[in-house]
Amino acid sequence: FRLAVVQLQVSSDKANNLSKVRRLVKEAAGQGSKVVLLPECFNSPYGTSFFSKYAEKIPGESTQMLSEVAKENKLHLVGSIPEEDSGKLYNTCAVFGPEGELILKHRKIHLFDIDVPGKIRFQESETLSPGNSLSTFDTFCRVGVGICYDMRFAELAQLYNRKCQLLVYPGAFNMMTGPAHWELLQRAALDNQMYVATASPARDEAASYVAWGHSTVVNGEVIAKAGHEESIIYADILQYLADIRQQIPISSQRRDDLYAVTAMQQGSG
Ligand SMILES: NC(=O)CC(=O)C(=O)O
Repeated sequence: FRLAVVQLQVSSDKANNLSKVRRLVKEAAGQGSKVVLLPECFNSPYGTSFFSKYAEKIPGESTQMLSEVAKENKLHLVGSIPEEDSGKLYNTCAVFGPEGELILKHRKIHLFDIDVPGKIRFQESETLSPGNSLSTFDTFCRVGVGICYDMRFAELAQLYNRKCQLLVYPGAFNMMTGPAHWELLQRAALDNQMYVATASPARDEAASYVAWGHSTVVNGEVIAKAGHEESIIYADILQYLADIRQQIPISSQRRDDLYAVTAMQQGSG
């Protein structure tokens, strides 16, 4: 099936962000896409000072739009927004199905708290609360969902690997961590024999947080990659997995007697 990744130029104008999503998802559907991935916080500039202003309940304006667009174009649509629920804020990825139904909410499990002196300090935990669940959904294959910093935790990918063929991460790495780690982390999925798709906002040099861009789809090799400007990339996926999982059968060769990665709880939310 065809996967599309929309590298949206997110601005401070929420209505404009939403109307561009409508247009670009329609364009992706016209190219035969059945699953469309949007960037982290597609309705809002990425930054702790913006989350409370742009946060919405789910359902709310932005996710209502996602539901309509998924239904109009008969596809699965995945994208994250700042979510408000019971007085707390989350970075939440919503997944809608082809009937416009909300399939799951994944709240970012690992909050992006880093402090690299002289380079970047970012503390999502100053405003956001973490999610506590793993999230998967079924379309043409089983898909595991993470958000940006979640990608750095290999244990999560390893757990998803047991039942998923594709991992999707709306993300927004920056001008320091992007060149250093963005592609490397995705290509490390070769070890997990999965497809990995990441969707970044397009780069805005004037933003307080400058996103790296370079939305990517990998299966170990990079099979589709954006530059830093607004664009849509496409990938036709899956046969590779059947081949590689048979040729290099690491899942049946694991030494479960020596080590284990174990989920303490499962489910979406
Ligand atoms: N934005 C993030 O959550 C993570 C990130 O930018 C990084 O890990 O680098």
